[in-house]
Amino acid sequence: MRTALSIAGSDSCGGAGIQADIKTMTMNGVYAMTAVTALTAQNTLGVRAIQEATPEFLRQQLDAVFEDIFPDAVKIGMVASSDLIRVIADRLHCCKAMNIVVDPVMVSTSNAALIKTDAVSTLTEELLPLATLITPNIPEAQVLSGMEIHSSADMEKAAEQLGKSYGCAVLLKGGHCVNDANDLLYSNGTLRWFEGKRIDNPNTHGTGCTLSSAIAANLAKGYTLEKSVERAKDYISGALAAMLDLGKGSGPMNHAFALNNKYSD
Ligand SMILES: Nc1ncnc2c1ncn2[C@@H]1O[C@H](COP(=O)(O)OP(=O)(O)OP(=O)(O)O)[C@@H](O)[C@H]1O
Ligand SMILES: Cc1ncc(CO)c(N)n1
Repeated sequence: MRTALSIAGSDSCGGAGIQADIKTMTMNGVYAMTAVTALTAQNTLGVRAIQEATPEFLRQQLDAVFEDIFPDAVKIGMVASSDLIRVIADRLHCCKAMNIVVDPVMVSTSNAALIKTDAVSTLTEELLPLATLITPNIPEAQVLSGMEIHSSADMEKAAEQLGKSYGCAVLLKGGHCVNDANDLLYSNGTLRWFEGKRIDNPNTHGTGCTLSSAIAANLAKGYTLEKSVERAKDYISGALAAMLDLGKGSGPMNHAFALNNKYSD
């Protein structure tokens, strides 16, 4: 069985973070492992508290995984501070990790800051250059590129700029656009749009975590980057279209019906 590792924060309400990643990897037929960067006390309305792992404890988790069950892909989500980012970069480099998908998580759907301001430069200098793929949403791409993004043409410029700066592929997600939810992939000098109809569902807690871990799971199974993005987009669209309605705020998605027998493997 293929394996994937999620390095991310725990979400107590189960919609985002480590919990979304385990559900997604499992539903995509991949064995999920975890290294927890932080515990969050959060629900569909907001984040109440964050307790980070110590850098030493994060290192222990990573070494325990890499020395025993080598992951076929790695997904990285919430990492709030510079010291934790440095530990991850060091271990990924030393362990020769492959198929690294970095979701540069900055704020939650409920608008809480999930990274310290001074850690953004550590993320860009130490972690993004190790990535196979980064998956910023539009606000994150604006911070990383220093560009304002208002149109498809702006998305194309920003994706290309980020890909060239960090030497990785970039999936610029269009979930924050007003009209359709079209995502843009920049890879090896070419741009490709992945079109998605906007689904009229206010429950989008964890969409970014779910998309990036679905891509990692498909890379772990040996699909190309383009095929992995295509399959992950089908997964997120299915999970949103299943219209789960839980909680008082922006609720989680329905993983059980995300694929709806679309793929047999
Ligand atoms: N209403 C929607 N209908 C269809 N697809 C959507 C919708 N909202 C988001 N998506 C898709 O979900 C994926 C995640 O995109 P989004 O831009 O929401 O990420 P994010 O902001 O990082 O997520 P999060 O809210 O978890 O931080 C993308 O493929 C995007 O196109
Ligand atoms: C732990 C965690 N990671 C990521 C997100 C982004 O949605 C969140 N809300 N919580």
